[in-house]
Amino acid sequence: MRISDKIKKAEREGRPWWSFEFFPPKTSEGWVNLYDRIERMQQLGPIFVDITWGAGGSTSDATTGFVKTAHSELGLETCMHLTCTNMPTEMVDQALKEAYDSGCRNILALRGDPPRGVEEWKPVEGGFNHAIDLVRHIRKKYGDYFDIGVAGFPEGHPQSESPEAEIRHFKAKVDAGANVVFTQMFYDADVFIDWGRRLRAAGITIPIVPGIMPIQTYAAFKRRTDFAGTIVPKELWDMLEPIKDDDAKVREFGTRYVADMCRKILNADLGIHGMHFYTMNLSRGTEMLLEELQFVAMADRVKPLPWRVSLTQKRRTETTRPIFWSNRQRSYLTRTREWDEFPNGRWGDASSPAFGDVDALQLALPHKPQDAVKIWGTPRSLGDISALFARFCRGDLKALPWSDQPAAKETSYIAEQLAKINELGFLTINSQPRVDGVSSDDPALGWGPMNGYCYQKAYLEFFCPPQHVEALLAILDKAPSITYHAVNKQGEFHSNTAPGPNAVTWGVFPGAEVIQPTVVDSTAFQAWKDEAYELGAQWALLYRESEPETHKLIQGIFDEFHLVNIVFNDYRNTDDDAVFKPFYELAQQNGVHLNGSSTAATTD
Ligand SMILES: Cc1cc2nc3c(=O)[nH]c(=O)nc-3n(C[C@H](O)[C@H](O)[C@H](O)COP(=O)(O)OP(=O)(O)OC[C@H]3O[C@@H](n4cnc5c(N)ncnc54)[C@H](O)[C@@H]3O)c2cc1C
Ligand SMILES: NC(=O)c1ccc[n+]([C@@H]2O[C@H](COP(=O)([O-])OP(=O)(O)OC[C@H]3O[C@@H](n4cnc5c(N)ncnc54)[C@H](O)[C@@H]3O)[C@@H](O)[C@H]2O)c1
Repeated sequence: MRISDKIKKAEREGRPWWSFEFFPPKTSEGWVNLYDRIERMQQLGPIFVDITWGAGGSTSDATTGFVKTAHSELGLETCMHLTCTNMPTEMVDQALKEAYDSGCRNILALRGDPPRGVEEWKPVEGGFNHAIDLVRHIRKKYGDYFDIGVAGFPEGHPQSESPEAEIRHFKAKVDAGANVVFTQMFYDADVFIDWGRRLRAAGITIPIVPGIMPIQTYAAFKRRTDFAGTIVPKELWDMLEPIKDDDAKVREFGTRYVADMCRKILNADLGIHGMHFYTMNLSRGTEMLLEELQFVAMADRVKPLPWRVSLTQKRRTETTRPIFWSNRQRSYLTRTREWDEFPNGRWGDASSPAFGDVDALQLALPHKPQDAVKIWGTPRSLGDISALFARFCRGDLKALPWSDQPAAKETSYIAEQLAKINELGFLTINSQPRVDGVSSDDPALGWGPMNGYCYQKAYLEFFCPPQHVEALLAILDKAPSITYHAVNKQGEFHSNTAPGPNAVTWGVFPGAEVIQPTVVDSTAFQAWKDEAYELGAQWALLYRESEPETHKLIQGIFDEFHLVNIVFNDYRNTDDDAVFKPFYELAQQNGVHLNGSSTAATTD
C-alpha cells in the first residue's frame, strides 16, 4: 500500500498516525540489531518506516537491501529515500527497479547534499539537477505506481534564493507529481505553522508530514542542531542547561517539550494528523514521545506480533539469562533493551544500530571554514600543531577538529600531562582520567542520577608519529594493566587485547542496574578510525587554496600518523601518571627531558 492511502485510511478512522525513520548502520552487527529493534518498534504501530540514502550515495546497496528485508521479512510498509548526488540516471533506474521488485511503493525523492569534503552541490554527468527532475523521472517511468515524497524546510533551505522562490520551487515539485512532503527537523512550532500556512496559501494541499527528532541526550541534540543550523528557542537551551549531564532527565524533559510542540501542530489549522519520527535507530526517545502524546494507547489496537526468536545472532544464542525469565523471553529482552541506548560513549557500542549516526549527518568539521582558520591560525610545523593541541588540553583553546567543545572539566585533572605528551608530538584527541567512585553530583567527574557513584579507567587516544609506533607498542606490551589498539589510515591494526568491549565508564545508582555508558571496543574503533582521519583531512583542506604548505603539512600528518588508544585498566591504582609513563619512557629512550617546556624538540 502507498503511504498516502495509509494516511487516508488513518484519517477516515479518525485517529492520529505516526511513522519511523532509520538510517543504514555502519557495522554488520549494527544491521542485525537494527532489524531486531525494528521488529520490536513495529509493535508501536508505525504506519510505515523509511530508510535514508547515505550522503553522496554512500550506502545505496544498504538502503535497497533494507527495503527488501523490511518488505519481505518484516512485512513493513517502507519508503526508500533516493538522492541525485553522484547518481547518473542508470544508477537511479537501478535503485528504482530494486525498490519496485521488492514491492516498495514509496520513494522520498531528494536532491541530496554534497558528498563529504565538498562544499557546493554539483550534478553528475548524465544525472539530475534538482529533486524535481527526479520526481518527473519517476512519474515518467512508473506512472502512479509510487507515492513520491519530497523534502520541505520549515526554516528555509540554506541555499534558497528567498522564502518566496523556495515556495515557488516547492510548488513546482508538487505540480510535477510529488504527493506528500516530509519536513526537516525543527524545534519551534510557530516557525513550522507559519511555513505550513504559506504552503497552504500557495494552493499546496498534499499531506504535510512533520519530521520530529526526539531529544535523546544533550550532546546529540547540540551536535545535530549545530550541524543543521536548526533554530532552537532560547528557552529550550535555558531549560536544558541545568540538566545537561543527566541523560535520563534530558530525555524526560525533552519528551515533554517536543510533545507540546507536536500537540500545537496537530491542533493548528493545517490538516495535520500524523508525525514522522527521526528515531536515529534508537527506540526509547520515540517510544516516550508516543506515550506522552498518548498515541501508544492507539497503537495497542495494532496486534503485537507473536513471539519470535530474536533475529540477532548474539541474543538468539545467549546462554546467560536469569532463570526467572526462562519462560518470558520477550519480557527479558524488553528489560535489557536500553543497554545500548546511552550513546554518550567514547565510541559507543559497535553492535548498536545507532552506531555511526555521524555518517548519517554527513561528516564535516563542526566549524565554518573562516571560524576554523581563526581558531587554529596557520600552523607551519608539527611543533605549531602540537602547541595547538597542548593549548586545548590546558583550556586555552576552545576547539579542535575532533572536539567542538572546550576540554571538559574532567580534563583539568590531567591537563599538564596531556599537554606534555602533545608537545612530544603525540597528538591527543580524547582522554579521561581515572575515577574510583566519586559522587554522581561531582561537578567535574559525576554524571547520571543523584546519590550514585561514578567510575572510570584512565584512557587516552592520540595520533602517533609513525617513527615512534613500534617502540611505543613495545613499551605498552610490557606495561602492566594497559590494553591498546593501534591502526593506521590504511587499516593495519595492532592490539594486545581480545576483541570485544572493555567497559571504561560505569556508574552505580540507587535502585538501578549498573549503567555502563562507555566502552572501548575494537570493531567500533576501526569504524571510528575513518572518521578520525577524515576530520584531519578536512582540517588540511581548509588551507588547500590559501596556504598550500600548511595544507601539505596537515595532510601529511593525518596520512601517516597512526591512531592509538590506551586504557589503563587498574582504576584503583592511585598513580594518576601511570597511563602517561610509557610516553616518558619513550622520551627517555630518545634522550628528551620532560621537566622543561622545551620538549618540542622532537616535534619539528
Ligand atoms: C525529510 C528529509 C529527508 C532527507 N533524507 C536524506 C537522505 O536520505 N539522504 C541525503 O543525502 N539527504 C537527505 N536529506 C537532505 C536533502 O537531500 C538536502 O537537504 C538537500 O540540500 C535538499 O534536497 P531537496 O530534495 O529539497 O532539493 P531541491 O528540491 O532540489 O532543492 C534544493 C535547493 O534548490 C532550490 N531549487 C529548487 N528548484 C530550483 C530551481 N529550478 N532553480 C533554482 N533553485 C531551485 C530549492 O529552493 C532549494 O534551496 C533529507 C532532507 C529532508 C528534509
Ligand atoms: N552521562 C554519561 O553517561 C556520560 C558518561 C561518560 C562521559 N560523559 C560525558 O559525555 C560527554 C561525551 O563524552 P565522549 O567521550 O563521547 O566525548 P568528548 O568529545 O566529550 O571527549 C571526552 C573527553 O576527552 C577530552 N578531550 C577532548 N579532546 C581532547 C584532546 N584533544 N586531548 C585530550 N583530551 C581531550 C574531553 O575534555 C573529555 O574529557 C563528555 O562530556 C563526557 O564527560 C557522560
